[in-house]
Amino acid sequence: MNNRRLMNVLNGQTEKVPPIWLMRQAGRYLAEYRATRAEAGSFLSLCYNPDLACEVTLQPIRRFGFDAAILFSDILVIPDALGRSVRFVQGEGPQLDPISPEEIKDLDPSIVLENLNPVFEAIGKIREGLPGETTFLGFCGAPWTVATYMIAGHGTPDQAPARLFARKYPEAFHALIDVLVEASILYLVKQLQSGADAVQIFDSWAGVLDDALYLSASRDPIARIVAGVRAQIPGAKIIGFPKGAGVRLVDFVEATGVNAIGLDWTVPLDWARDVLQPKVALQGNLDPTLLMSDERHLDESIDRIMASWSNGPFIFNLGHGISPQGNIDLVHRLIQRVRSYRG
Ligand SMILES: Cc1c2[nH]c(c1CCC(=O)O)Cc1[nH]c(c(CCC(=O)O)c1C)Cc1[nH]c(c(CCC(=O)O)c1C)Cc1[nH]c(c(C)c1CCC(=O)O)C2
Repeated sequence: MNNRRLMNVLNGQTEKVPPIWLMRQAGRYLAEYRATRAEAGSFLSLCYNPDLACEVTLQPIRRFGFDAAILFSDILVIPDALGRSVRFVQGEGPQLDPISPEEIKDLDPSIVLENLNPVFEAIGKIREGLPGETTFLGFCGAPWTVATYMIAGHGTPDQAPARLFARKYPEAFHALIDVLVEASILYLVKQLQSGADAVQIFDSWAGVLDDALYLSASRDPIARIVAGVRAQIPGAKIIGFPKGAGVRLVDFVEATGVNAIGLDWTVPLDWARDVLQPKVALQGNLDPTLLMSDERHLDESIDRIMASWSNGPFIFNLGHGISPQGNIDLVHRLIQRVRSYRG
């Protein structure tokens, strides 16, 4: 057994008390994050400053004692490292120059590692600063989700610009996905070599695709990343998060071979327990709005998840990231309730 309990779960074991961490656990709901963020200036200068990125990664661990830390960075450092300069505009989210079909052939995935050196330096510092029992997670965005921002140049409600681009310029689109697969393999392997215990692949926009595009742009590229990472690091532990994948989750788990599956809050609990949990560890799936609501609704939802999932391999988490309006007292209450739950 490993004293990093989350790693036991990724090895298929059941922990009596599930390990807990929250997506976006470092962020604007924490005053100490807002202070460090102000010191850094821009969001990307925070991501690329090893000392400050280390500091914000450790903040939620100090405050809450989560079982896992997640590298403080962003999925959009990959387009940035590919030379597609990324800006984060206050209140508006990320902004990129939309990529044209002609520009895609000039992208070179082999340059990302040297541009991301500050991230690997941060990883070394974080590992040194973490308690020995805390699992350390790296991550990247899935090719499809990263491509949606590179194509539209900003977030959109349904990724219609990227879906249309895939139809108008199928060759260029798939060449872009291929570049992102290559860059992601290099990036995740180096994260694991630099001190991360396991990695998560975020496909926040997996749920907006029809069958054909889902397979070619979302599932298969993730499967190639998993295989590519394990070709260099046999047995590497990987969490997949294909948000909104719904009935495709079973096939996703089988086709990609991930060790755990992140589930959003729309996934029926007992279905996931009966159909997915025998194959793979579950991670999720509390609705993040419950951390802005009230104690009664929060408690009831925690207990329902615990009753359904805590007898098998399970990592407690949200179904998506915590909002800047997340209530810190409710986060404390959540952790306490999960750790003291007796079914
Ligand atoms: C799609 C996506 C992005 N980034 C990410 C995703 C996938 C997961 C998801 O769907 O949430 C992933 C991400 N972004 C961030 C992390 C850090 C680690 C963590 O604590 O989970 C992780 C894992 C920090 C961040 N990334 C961002 C912030 C807020 C920026 C700030 O501090 O000003 C943080 C803490 C900015 C960001 N980055 C992105 C957007 C759309 C935004 C703007 C939205 C917003 O402002 O909340 C792209």
